[in-house]
Amino acid sequence: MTALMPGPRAEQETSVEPTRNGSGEPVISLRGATASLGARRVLRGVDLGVERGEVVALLGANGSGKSTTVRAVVGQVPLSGGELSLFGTPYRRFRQWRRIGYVPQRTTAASGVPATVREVVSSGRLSRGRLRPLRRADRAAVDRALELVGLADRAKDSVNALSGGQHQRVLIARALAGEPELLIMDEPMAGVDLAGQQVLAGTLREEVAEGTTVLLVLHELGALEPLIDRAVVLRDGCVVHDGAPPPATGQHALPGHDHVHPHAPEEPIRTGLLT
Ligand SMILES: Nc1ncnc2c1ncn2[C@@H]1O[C@H](COP(=O)(O)OP(=O)(O)OP(=O)(O)O)[C@@H](O)[C@H]1O
Repeated sequence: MTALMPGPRAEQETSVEPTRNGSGEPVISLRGATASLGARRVLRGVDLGVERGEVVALLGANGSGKSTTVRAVVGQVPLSGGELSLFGTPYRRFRQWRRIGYVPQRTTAASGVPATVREVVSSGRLSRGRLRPLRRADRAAVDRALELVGLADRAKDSVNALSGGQHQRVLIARALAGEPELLIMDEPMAGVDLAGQQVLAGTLREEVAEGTTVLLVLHELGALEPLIDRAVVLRDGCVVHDGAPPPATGQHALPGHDHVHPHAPEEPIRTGLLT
């Protein structure tokens, strides 16, 4: 992992737009959130607060509402009740989406359109302004993001030529290219091999050291465990734990911990995290 260059961040600090949550307000404040998908009540009163600079893991069994919670935070699932504020601003008035980087669950970077790794990662700069040629700061941020996820040497390759784990890294790089203050990632380690997980853990460590706030949906703390400040565990759309990360007790730890990893449906993984 190369050392971080101060360039893009330093330039961002001089921006006239607010780039930091200096108000002391939580970066995310979700209170009593309820939401339904179709006829199903998926969130049933979720409270989730994330302070500036925190790294919070959202845990829980399959179907407990983790993805729905983060999709609600990024405005993709409307709340039927409760309150959401981002950077101290009520959701209905929040417009500064460039402050948030979101990596959704299980998508690919390929769109059927021929695009290179670099082009997809560069699209992460779009949230920062109107469509315009990339400037020096944009190119530097894209270079840095590619470097951080270990794909600088694949920058000119077509995304259609990448493996699943590499797609995931491209999508993470796309989010990082926007230099978000809040990074939300839904199962970032899914489908990524051990070496790739170590690269991503290093990436996150660098981001956290720079003050980025992070919300992660995870099934296993794994390589990220040392970075996690707090864990919020969901069960049936309700928070059942909010505090220290539960101890990981191995793959065959406790009875009743019935998480099945969505990417390996044949092989149930008992995480020991999902009490
Ligand atoms: N489009 C939809 N319509 C109806 N129900 C849905 C829809 N999408 C998800 N659900 C249901 O909402 C519940 C919560 O789903 P969600 O994806 O938030 O869970 P999760 O905790 O992220 O699960 P996983 O660990 O499997 O990713 C599940 O019971 C799921 O079946």
